[in-house]
Amino acid sequence: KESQAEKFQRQHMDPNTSTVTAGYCNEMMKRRSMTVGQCKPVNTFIHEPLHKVEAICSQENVRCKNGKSNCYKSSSKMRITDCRLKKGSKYPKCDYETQQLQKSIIVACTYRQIHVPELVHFDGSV
Ligand SMILES: Nc1ncnc2c1ncn2[C@@H]1O[C@H](C(=O)NS(=O)(=O)C[C@H]2[C@@H](O)[C@H](n3ccc(=O)[nH]c3=O)O[C@@H]2CO)[C@@H](O)[C@H]1O
Repeated sequence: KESQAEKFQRQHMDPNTSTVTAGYCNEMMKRRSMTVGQCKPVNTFIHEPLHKVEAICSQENVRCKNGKSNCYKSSSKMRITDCRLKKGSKYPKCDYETQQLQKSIIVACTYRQIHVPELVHFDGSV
């Protein structure tokens, strides 16, 4: 079974892409299995190396949308791509808008081992 950390990487990490084309979200949402059973409405891909994203876990601690206190906000802007389901897009045809941005991101981290943070959830970008 996939761990939350593995799920985070599957759903949100794409360090090797620098510039995205208009079809990026339609391809990646499918390739990363977020269009099975339903079209995931919103998903952000992060185009930064994993260690840079893990470093956010020792940056500004902020409250998560769900009220938990294990969210962290990146001190610098990150290269991201927001994928948003188009209006009128009907499952199984999941048609996404692709928007490449540079924004600060908010992630949730847990420490399964002391000093080794794991990224477990994408809370949003600001
Ligand atoms: N503090 C926590 N600590 C630990 N775990 C926590 C914590 N909080 C939740 N989880 C867990 O995470 C899992 C999860 O999938 N949460 S999710 O809200 O649905 C994710 C959102 C995000 O994927 C996406 N989105 C959204 C906006 C955006 O800009 N970009 C963008 O990509 O949309 C999704 C829905 O909003 C779930 O198992 C929950 O239990």
